[in-house]
Amino acid sequence: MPTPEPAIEVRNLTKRYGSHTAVQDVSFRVEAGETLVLLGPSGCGKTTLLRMLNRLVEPDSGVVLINGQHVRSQPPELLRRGIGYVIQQVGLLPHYTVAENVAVVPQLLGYAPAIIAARTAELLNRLHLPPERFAGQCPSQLSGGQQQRVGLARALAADPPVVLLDEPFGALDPITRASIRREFRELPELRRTTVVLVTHDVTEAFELADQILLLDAGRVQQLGPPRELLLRPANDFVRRFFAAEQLALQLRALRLTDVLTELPAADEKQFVSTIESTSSPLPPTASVQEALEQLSNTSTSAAGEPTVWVQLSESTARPLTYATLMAAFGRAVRRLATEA
Ligand SMILES: Nc1ncnc2c1ncn2[C@@H]1O[C@H](COP(=O)(O)OP(=O)(O)OP(=O)(O)O)[C@@H](O)[C@H]1O
Repeated sequence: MPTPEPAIEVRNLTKRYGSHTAVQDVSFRVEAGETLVLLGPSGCGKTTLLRMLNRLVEPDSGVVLINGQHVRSQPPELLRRGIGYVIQQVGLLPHYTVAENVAVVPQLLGYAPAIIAARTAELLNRLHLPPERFAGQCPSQLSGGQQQRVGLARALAADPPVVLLDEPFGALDPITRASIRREFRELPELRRTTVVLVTHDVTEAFELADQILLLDAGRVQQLGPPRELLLRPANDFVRRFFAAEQLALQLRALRLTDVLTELPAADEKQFVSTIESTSSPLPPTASVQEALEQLSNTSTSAAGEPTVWVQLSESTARPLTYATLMAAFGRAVRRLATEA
């Protein structure tokens, strides 16, 4: 069967500024509906790479295809109407209301006013900006976090198949940042939208990425799913990049399915019917981090130790304590790091 066409394909992109090479021979593919995160230290070329996708920067060599079409085959303005774009500075039009800002691209594309109004209201509601309060306000009346939400709504308003985000949550405090990130991740639009996102925040990358492209000095250091970079770093740079947050990232990256196989064989009698278990069982797709969070909120059981339950089948669940979970987690990390 032929593989489906990737939503974005980049081949051998290079960009130089004078004698400095900002991006060197970078290639990648992003499948439709996937999120690729461009990650790396300041000045490594993330923004330059992103801006070559919508022709805000023209490469010295290499090609970019979006849905199989060379981006150079379209005038930049037309190309950009079909690609959502969000930057850290938001860039809302100051004299337009929130609703007018969100409607900019749908209007350029000639959507009917009633459709634009409905779509604007839908997106503002979803991003927790009730239109009855916010639609008529100007950007200067909004907080930084609210402006970022309007920026996201604007980028998604015309339902573009591809959205590019450059540090979209960058200017926010950590709590607002985490909550907008959660809202963004849960937007139903994202399931059908292909996203390329620039960040230097490792946690953000792990929360949002299907694939991470880690850059250093304009070159790709590793490209793959987050857990692959974490568990099987391609070189010392990759290893060092994640070293400070290694454990926290592993706890988020590993699922209970990864650790279940590492648990000691158990007497079936220890399993209970899910109906009997005290708290709601975790699905096996839950992360180890989620299990730890539930454990820390669980009161001591009759057996004397906090226990959470992981669902094994429709009718059975297995108990996990801190000790069994962490021992199995340690073994799973070692196994995954050595698996081919
Ligand atoms: N217009 C330009 N003219 C000259 N040099 C540039 C230009 N734009 C970027 N550069 C240089 O190219 C390199 C990559 O810049 P880029 O903005 O892509 O990095 P970045 O990874 O996005 O950095 P940051 O995380 O700090 O935003 C840097 O050394 C930068 O100084």
